[in-house]
Amino acid sequence: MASLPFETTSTVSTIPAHWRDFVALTKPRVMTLVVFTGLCGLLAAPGHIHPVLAFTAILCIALGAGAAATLNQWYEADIDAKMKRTANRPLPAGRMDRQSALHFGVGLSFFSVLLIGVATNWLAAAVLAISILFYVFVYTIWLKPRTTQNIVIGGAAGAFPPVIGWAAVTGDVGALPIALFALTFFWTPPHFWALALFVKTDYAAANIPMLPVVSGEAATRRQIWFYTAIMAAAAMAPVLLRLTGLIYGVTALLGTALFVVFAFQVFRHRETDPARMAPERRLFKYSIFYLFLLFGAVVIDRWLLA
Ligand code: HEM
Ligand SMILES: CC(C)=CCC/C(C)=C/CC/C(C)=C/COP(=O)(O)OP(=O)(O)O
Repeated sequence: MASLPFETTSTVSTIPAHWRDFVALTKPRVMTLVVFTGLCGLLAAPGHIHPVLAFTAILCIALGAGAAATLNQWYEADIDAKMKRTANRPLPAGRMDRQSALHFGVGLSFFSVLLIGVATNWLAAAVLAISILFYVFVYTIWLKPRTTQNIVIGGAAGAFPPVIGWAAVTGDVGALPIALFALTFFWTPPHFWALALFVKTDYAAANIPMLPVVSGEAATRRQIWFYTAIMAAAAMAPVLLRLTGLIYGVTALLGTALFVVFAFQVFRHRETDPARMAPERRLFKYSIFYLFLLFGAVVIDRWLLA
């Protein structure tokens, strides 16, 4: 369990934070895909939005996701200090004090939600607020330290951006953004657990009950396979519901077939040494390419059909 946030602030509050560390707190690399899914939700939506307002909406999704990532690291500084992968982040490395991170995260949260509300509509603002609150309170504070299903339920936060992008244009939520939410939601477990298999020792050292640590590697490989099957159905749903056409259909079919092959290789793999987990690394890397691919195909498909 993370220590109380105010425990360390008074002793280190004089650390001068560099702007690069504020950028690092927003997890910019993860954000690229979050922003891309939000952008695709916006571009796939029917109706018109002024390009400046569209840009503002996407900027707000980026800032909101960055705010959530910042608050996650503010809460988990002591946990991050125990993991090799995260020990060099601005807070555990001691390059920034927790109060600065807290102010930055809370400020950015309010700013992004208010700006998207003023620039587009209050439904988009409400969904952005829900995603931030979900990631910080439901995932980070409540579920992550308690259950192996933390990323399944908590992963919902990361599935909202296409809904936000769509709502920014239409002021509404339709069947396609719900299908894209489902795709991202069921994509998250194979995405994360593939990585968790080869960084298992990190999570064990930090006492986080991630699935491979608590239930073992075989159970994790089974669950990856199980969620991949549901994700495959979610990926084909837009085609079956006639929300998208041939371009998305063919891309989703081929892209998902490869995902299924890689997930099956992970399911069959019996390796316990993280250094020799090539199929797991491959599935993790491919999962990122896959989501870019399918979301891009949705937009191209809808534009060509329009
Ligand atoms: C609860 C849900 C999720 C968890 C626990 C999770 C966890 C992780 C972790 C631990 C990494 C390794 C890189 C790092 O240290 O930050 C990572 C990488 C990544 N994640 Fe996720 N992720 C989740 C959901 C998502 C979502 C929803 C997206 C985007 C839609 C996403 C996009 C990415 C990308 C693009 C990378 C690669 C970043 C890089 O190149 O360094 N993740 N994820
Ligand atoms: C619009 C909006 C608010 C979007 C949120 C997007 C979102 C929830 C992305 C999740 C991405 C991510 C890297 C989770 C890491 O989990 P972790 O923090 O447990 O990973 P760690 O072990 O690297 O700290």
